[in-house]
Amino acid sequence: MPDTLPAHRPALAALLARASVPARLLLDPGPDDAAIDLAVAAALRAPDHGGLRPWRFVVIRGAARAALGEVLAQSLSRRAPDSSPDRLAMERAKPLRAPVVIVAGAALRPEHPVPVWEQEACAAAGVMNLMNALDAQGLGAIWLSSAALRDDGAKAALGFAATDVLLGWIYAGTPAAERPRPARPGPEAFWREWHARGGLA
Ligand SMILES: Cc1cc2nc3c(=O)[nH]c(=O)nc-3n(C[C@H](O)[C@H](O)[C@H](O)COP(=O)(O)O)c2cc1C
Repeated sequence: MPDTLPAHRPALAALLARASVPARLLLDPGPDDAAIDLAVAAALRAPDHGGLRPWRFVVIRGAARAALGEVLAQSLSRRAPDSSPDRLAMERAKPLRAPVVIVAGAALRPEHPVPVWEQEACAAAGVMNLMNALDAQGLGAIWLSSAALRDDGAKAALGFAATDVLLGWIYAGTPAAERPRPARPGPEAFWREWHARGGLA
């Protein structure tokens, strides 16, 4: 489908071609400050009911990735004290798979009239905008999750507030040449038009 798009619609072509890049295929260089600024600026374009601005991103790169690995291993030890040394080492090594890990969080206001699910939807829409903006800059990313996202100790270690939730680990870097771009189903099965039966009374 992207091949048939008119050349004057590059933003749409980029949206239609986006695909995640597996962490092992995310290489140096990772996004620099300017690329991250643009991606976060795109995140802030997500629809925001109530203007609550829930987006919170924490960028982890270089040696700090090893420290994140330690946070993940400690989280696993808390949740599963019987974890083997090999399993803990695997957890510790996870952030080293890509040059940059962006922790995507959401600052929630449970007391606010806007339902919490809408606040989370706004934050998640921001994450998708961030990923599309990385993609549009020739970078690659993948949204990963793990039980550590729901661990208060890990959340605090990363500097998030108790009322924040963590939505995902966004691994980012330069895509390897062999990055996959799997085909998608056609859109027809995913939308329909509704008509009132017999007209409106
Ligand atoms: C909230 C969220 C969490 C995800 N967590 C994981 C994960 O932990 N592991 C994984 O392999 N894929 C995970 N995915 C899926 C990948 O991000 C990605 O969508 C998938 O590999 C398919 O690639 P695609 O984005 O090109 O369709 C998650 C996606 C979302 C939206």
